[in-house]
Formats: sequence, C-alpha cells, structure tokens
Amino acid sequence: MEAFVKKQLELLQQEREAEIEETRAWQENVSLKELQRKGVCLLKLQVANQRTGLYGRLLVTFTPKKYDPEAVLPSNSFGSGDIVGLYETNSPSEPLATGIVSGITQKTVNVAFDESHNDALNLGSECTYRLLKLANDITYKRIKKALTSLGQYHSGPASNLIDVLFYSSEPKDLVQSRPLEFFNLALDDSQKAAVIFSLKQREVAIIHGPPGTGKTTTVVEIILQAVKQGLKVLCCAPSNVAVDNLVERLAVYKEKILRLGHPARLLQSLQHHSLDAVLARSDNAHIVADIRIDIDQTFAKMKKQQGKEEKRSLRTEIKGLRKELKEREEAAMVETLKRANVILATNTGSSPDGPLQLLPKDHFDLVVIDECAQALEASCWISLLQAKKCILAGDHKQLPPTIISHKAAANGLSLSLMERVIEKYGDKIVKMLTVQYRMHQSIMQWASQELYGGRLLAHSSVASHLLKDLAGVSITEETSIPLLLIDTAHCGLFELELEDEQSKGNPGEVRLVDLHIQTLIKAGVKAQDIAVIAPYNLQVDMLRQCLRHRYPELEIKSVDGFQGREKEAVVLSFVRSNSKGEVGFLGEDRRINVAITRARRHVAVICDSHTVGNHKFLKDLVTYFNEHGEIRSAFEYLEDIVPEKYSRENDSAGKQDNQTQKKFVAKIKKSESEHSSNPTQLDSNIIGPSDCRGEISCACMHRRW
Ligand SMILES: Nc1ncnc2c1ncn2[C@@H]1O[C@H](COP(=O)(O)OP(=O)(O)OP(=O)(O)O)[C@@H](O)[C@H]1O
Repeated sequence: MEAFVKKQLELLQQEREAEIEETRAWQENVSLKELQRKGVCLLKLQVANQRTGLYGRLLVTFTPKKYDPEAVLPSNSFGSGDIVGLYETNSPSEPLATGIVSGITQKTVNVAFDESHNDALNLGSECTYRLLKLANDITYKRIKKALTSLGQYHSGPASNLIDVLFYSSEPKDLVQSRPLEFFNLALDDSQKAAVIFSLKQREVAIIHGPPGTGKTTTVVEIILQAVKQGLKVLCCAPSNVAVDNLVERLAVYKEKILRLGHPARLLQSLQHHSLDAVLARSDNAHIVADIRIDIDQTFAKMKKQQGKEEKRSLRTEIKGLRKELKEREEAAMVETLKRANVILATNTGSSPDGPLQLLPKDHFDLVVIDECAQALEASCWISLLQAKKCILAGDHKQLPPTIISHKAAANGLSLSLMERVIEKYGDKIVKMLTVQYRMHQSIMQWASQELYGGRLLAHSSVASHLLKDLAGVSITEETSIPLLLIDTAHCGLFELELEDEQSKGNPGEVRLVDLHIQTLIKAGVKAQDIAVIAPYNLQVDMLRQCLRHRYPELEIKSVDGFQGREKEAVVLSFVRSNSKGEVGFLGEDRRINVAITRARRHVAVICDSHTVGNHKFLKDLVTYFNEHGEIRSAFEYLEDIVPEKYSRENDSAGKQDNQTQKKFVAKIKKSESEHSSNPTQLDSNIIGPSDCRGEISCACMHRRW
C-alpha cells in the first residue's frame, strides 16, 4: 500500500503539471480577445443585478456592456459549475474574486461568489469586468490529502477494507442474510443476484454493468436494501451528472437523501435535496432568512453611503451578520447530516474536510461508488476511508478516466480501482449484469462477443426493435436495418492533414453523415432521437458547423462526451483515412465499445475499411457488419468522388476477401467512367474542405486530441 500511495502521488503530480502546462501554453500566448474567441473568456461585462441567493452566496448577473438590451454574449464554453475569475477590465493580473457559474443564457451569465469573497466585492454598475475560466486545483488537493491519509492509516473503520483492496487479506466469507423483499419488482435474475451478492459480501462487492444492463437500477435497489437494514450509506460517483442521476432515482422512493455539493453545480430540479436547501427548510430557517434580509439591506445601504467611515462600519456589520448566519447553519448541519440515510456527493465532494467532518468517524456503514471504472482510483479513496465496506459499480470495458499526461496514464494513473481489484480477485467479488435493455440484439451481439465473453442477452422488449417501429417513422431500407456501414475505402475521402492540428477531421465523412441524417429525417426519425458521434473534436466541430443550423435538436458529440447516454439512432464517423493506415486513438477498443453501444435501434458507421482494417479490433468490427448488417460504399452516396488510383485499391481488394471489396471495384469502375464525362460540383449547402479550414484554426487550441 505504501508503494501504491507513493507512486500515485508521483503520477498525480505529473498529471497536475501536464494540466497546468496545457492551460498555460494556450492562455499565455494569446490575447484576451483571442481567449474570448476561444470561448474561455468574456470581456466587457457589466453588472445587471446582484443579490444574496443560493443559500447565502452573492449572486451576480453579468450582461454584455452594450446599450442594446438585446445584446447577446459571444459564443463561449462557459457552463454551470465552472470556476471563473472575475477581473476589472483595466486591471490585468489579479482576479477580484473567484466564483462558480450558476447559470448561463444567451444574454446573461450568473456567478455565485462565496461569503469569504463578497465582503470585499463591491461591484459598480458603471464599471466593466471580464470573466475567465480557471483551472480547478481543489480536486487535486483533496485527492492528494486522501492518498496521504491512506498512507498513514493505522486503525479505523476502513482497516479491513484497505487490507483486502491491497491484498494483505482475502475478501471474507459471505455472511448469511434473510431472503430479500425487493423494492423494484421488475429486477431480472442477474440484477437480483447482484443485489443479494453485494449485501452479503463483507468488505467489497463489484457490480459489472455492461451498457444498458440496468447498473444504476441495481445500485438503487442495493442502497434501498442497505437502508432497510439500518445502514448509513455514502454514495459517490466521479461526476455531478452521475450523482444527480442517482439522486433522481432514489428520490422516487422518498428515501431520506441528502446531496452535498455547491448548489450552483446541481441540477435545478434536484436542488431541494441539497444540503443548503434542506438547511433552508430546517427550524432555523426563519432566523436564517431574517439574517439574509438584513445582509441584503445593509449591503444596499452601504452602496448608497458616500462616507468612508460609514461604509467601513456597515461592512463590519455585514461581516458579523454573515458569521451569525454561518454559525446557525452549521449547528443545523450536524442534525441534517445525521438524519439522512443516504448522503450523495461526487468523489471529491465527499471529502472529510467539507460538511462530513461534522460527523463521527464511524458514521457510515457502506460506501457505494457508481461509475467507478471512470474514476481515478485515488479519488475513490476520499470516500473509501470513511466506511468498512464498499460496493463499486461500473464497466471497465468502457472508457477510463480522462488523463492529460500520457506518461502518467501509461504508468498506471488510468487503471481504475475496479479494474485493478477485478484482475486480482475475479469472480470472487464480481457479479456481472447480463440482460440489456437498450440495444437491438444485432448491435448488442458484437459488443457481447468482443468484450463481454458472449454473456449478454437482449431483453425481449428491445431484442428486435427497429427505427421503423417508432411512431411516425415510415418503413424504408434505412429504418429497417440495425447495422449499416458506409465504406469510404478507395473513394479518396481522406482525413485532413494539418501540420499544426493534433485533432483530425474528414470533410468527406461530414458529407456522408449529412446525407444519412437527411435520409433518416425524411423517413420520420426525429432529430432529437439521433446522435452523431465522432472520436475527434475537430470532426465534431466540422459536423456541428454543417448540421447544427438545420437540425438544432441533433446531438453531435465526441465519443468521450457521450458515455452513459443512449439514442434511438447513432451515426458514427470514424474519420481516419490515410495511406499510412494509421488509426490513432481510434485503436482504443473501449472507445469503440462506447461509440457503438449508445445506439438502441440503428447504428451507422462511416469509415474507411482499408485504413481501419489495419487494426485487429476494428477489422473484426467491419467483418461483423459485413456478416450481420448492410454495407454500402460511399460511391452510392456521393456522385462527385474521384476514386483513388488503382494501385492502392487493387492491393487491398485482393487481400480482403469480402463482398464489399468486389462491390467497390465495380463501383470504382462505374464511377470513373461517369466522372470522366461528368465532373460534378460540391453541393453548396454541404461543408467542403475549404469551408472547414477556417473553423479548424480557431477551434484547436483547447483540444486534447
Ligand atoms: N429489470 C428491468 N426491467 C425493465 N427495464 C429495465 C430493467 N433494468 C433496467 N431497465 C431499463 O434499462 C435502462 C437502463 O437502465 P439503467 O439506467 O439502470 O442502466 P445503466 O446500466 O446504469 O445505464 P448505462 O449503460 O447508461 O450506464 C433504463 O431505461 C431502465 O429503466
């Protein structure tokens, strides 16, 4: 364990340095205007409104400094929960304060500033300000602290758990428990088995939930059963979205739950479960509300005051009121925390230096970590040190946590706790869910064979569902097939080669995606039921530029950004098409698994089978589509393709013994004769290579891949 802690601390340091370096590299070398263009800075803002909100914080609404009330903010990447620095326009270096974005519209951005800051904050309505997105080092500090505590842990509630997770003792024999009465009567046998197994294990149980197998459904049942047994549960996940998902699902059962975390970061519909909201409903609430009114009134008085002395005295008064507010809230906090049966937070939000420090060390009986395979192991130790037993849920066959430092990732930072422990103990501690409720069986079968030992079964409600079965969708060729591959091999639709661009784009594939989307929409499939997914951010940008204005409800995202989601139809653009046969990070099996398994009824893959065929896993995918789906050549879609030279096509067509290749040769010949007499133009509505280049140069700076 000591060796693990030492190594993790080193790797974390490398990761932190890589992140700082990345941020510095693109922030230092560019002007503020350039930063605004890249979406990470908002210039010339004015204060439209400021009030005490979000449970005692100063909430400031900023708008563009223009006299036109219709003025909108420039396009930006600000989102709820982002940490931002507030600067005066004319003072370039130090921020006046840091805050958290609590909401953003086209015309306004709301920022919540904590009490410690807003004493000093005196924002004038005539001044102009800028907001800049900042890197967050709180997460690193908390993870580091947890690792240090793990290294120094001698005795406490988590002793046995630590021994098992670091292999100095075996997971203990099962303890007997009485037959369960399930809350959710629809659970399937594999889910029931996972619930029973998890409750019986003494130190650790793992729920392996392949895509769509009801992992969260199972975790919710486990939590409800644990509470029924009188246990206090701390439930975590690496992201706010995943935690909110659990809060939403548990709330249905009217369980006593409490969500920790800055209210600005929580889904609005769930804010009433937040600690701040529960406190606001506590017996102290009236007194607290009165103090808040006093704060607002004193604040308003202070702003009108001209005299320095009076201002200072009012500021002191505000400080005193805030102190009283805090003390009263803290007293109520202990009571609220103790009353809850399930406390939910992100991994880092469960830090014992937050509200949880008010609880006794042995308060929790069970820690549940959902989406554990996507979390840094070190971040899991923040909550794990607080209980004697843990249940981990996730799927280590999907994408691991995002790591910036390739070196740190290669040396073990991307290995999740879940994967590490499964490697050691295998079936002794794992139960896999085997019935999936998302995909048509042909879509599922590929993932099952390749990654899940052929153990997945499609539930009868989804096994043969197709797009044509959806209300309002007509029966066409496209809506009647679950698997379609549009092959660009030998069509000359190469990826862009740009020296200063790390990411990849492929304009030809953008056109093919567009045409396939048009076909689906024409058949009656709703844009909101379709996702377009590409592994590269540059391609995502290009696809958005081409499609967004026509189909605002179409979701276009990177693979990594779509993990955990599903859509009726998914169109994938694999992008890579080059003479060297390079597939880059498309060669990560887990990324392809996530991409394919987002689809419920239809998945269309657009790729160059010649290029991706150089990678075994991708080649097998193409073969699978060949055997179980429909394959079309890009020639069937684009009239204006100038085929590649015969030398390249000959060599692969001879090697790959499949019908597609034969089809292509025929197509190439046909197309060649047509093209020689009928050169066509690029459709002016469709993005072409020259349109894309402008977008590339301004979108690349903040991209990892
Ligand atoms: N036993 C069941 N009977 C019917 N439907 C179920 C069952 N279990 C899960 N589902 C459905 O399957 C879908 C996926 O469930 P859930 O969100 O729990 O899965 P998940 O594994 O957490 O998802 P993801 O793969 O996105 O992580 C939901 O629509 C859920 O209602």
